[in-house]
Amino acid sequence: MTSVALDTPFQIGTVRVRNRVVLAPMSGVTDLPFRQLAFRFGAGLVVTEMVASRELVHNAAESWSRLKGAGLNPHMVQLAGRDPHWMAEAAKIAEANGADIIDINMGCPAKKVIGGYAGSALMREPDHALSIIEATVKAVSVPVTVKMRLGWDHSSLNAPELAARAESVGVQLITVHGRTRMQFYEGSADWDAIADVRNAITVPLVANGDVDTSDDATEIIRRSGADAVMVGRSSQGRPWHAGALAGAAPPRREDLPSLIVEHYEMMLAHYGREVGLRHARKHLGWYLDRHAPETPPGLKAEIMTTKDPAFVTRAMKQALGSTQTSKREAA
Ligand SMILES: Cc1cc2nc3c(=O)[nH]c(=O)nc-3n(C[C@H](O)[C@H](O)[C@H](O)COP(=O)(O)O)c2cc1C
Repeated sequence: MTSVALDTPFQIGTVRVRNRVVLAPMSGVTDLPFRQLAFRFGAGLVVTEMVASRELVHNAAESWSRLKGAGLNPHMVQLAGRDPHWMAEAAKIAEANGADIIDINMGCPAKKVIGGYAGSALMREPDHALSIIEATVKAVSVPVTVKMRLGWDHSSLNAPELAARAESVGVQLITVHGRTRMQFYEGSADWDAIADVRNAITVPLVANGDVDTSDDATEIIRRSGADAVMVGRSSQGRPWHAGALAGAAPPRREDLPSLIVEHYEMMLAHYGREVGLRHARKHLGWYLDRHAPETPPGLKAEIMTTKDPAFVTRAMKQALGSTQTSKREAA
């Protein structure tokens, strides 16, 4: 299989994507501030956290907050749900509010999502999944894409068949996470199995699962024959990582303290102070784990739990400035 260069553009229908590294949708992580930073540092494409379709139509504040995409071009919104009507209505709302691409979640293994028979549960009901996809495609004029796993379990690896059927009703890109639903996040992603989807479709394919380094990114593309790579967990604590994999310069080590404080302030502004403090905790923890692992546990706990933004700003700058890892590359 021939491989593509990650720093070259590609098309999703009429939408141009500037390179081939995509930041994965991650609920609780890829909110607007995180996506804005990832895009600023060179990610080709960023995707919202999944937006519950029915809740969006019924005006749930959290769904509307997840829909935001200021400054992102293209702006890709992921919808979840099991009812074709609500999915179509939600897709119309997303398009009217600036979405350039609508992605359908058929990969999430979480019980909360599959309990409502959405996410990866839809892979067990391909006919129903198709009716959701068709309704969504018909509802909007922007490209519709689908993100799925290899199948429900190893006895039902139906991603190639579902992807081909999705393409036949107008889907313009497929993303595959190389695990089954029953694997959750266990074991390792099967990059070779994604190639079976490559052989079943002609629209662009994005390969996903366990990509950390540049070598991983090159290898998943080579083994799967995909057009682009999607990275999720390896971006935690470094929103610039997708861009770096695509060849953009990561921030310099000496710029990290002010960048991280900027991210913190963006979160407080996006959510409001009280909710923002709560959302910021995990990011602060990831930053410290990755870039200042020598931080004393007591100070880390204090940074993550204090309600005083001024203290966080001071303490983060101090922890990142004085760490032993200062010789390490930020990326
Ligand atoms: C915290 C977390 C939240 C996630 N939320 C979503 C989501 O909202 N929609 C979705 O399609 N996948 C979601 N995923 C799955 C990721 O998009 C991705 O498929 C998975 O993490 C594998 O890629 P990785 O190994 O690069 O992390 C989530 C994963 C994590 C770890």
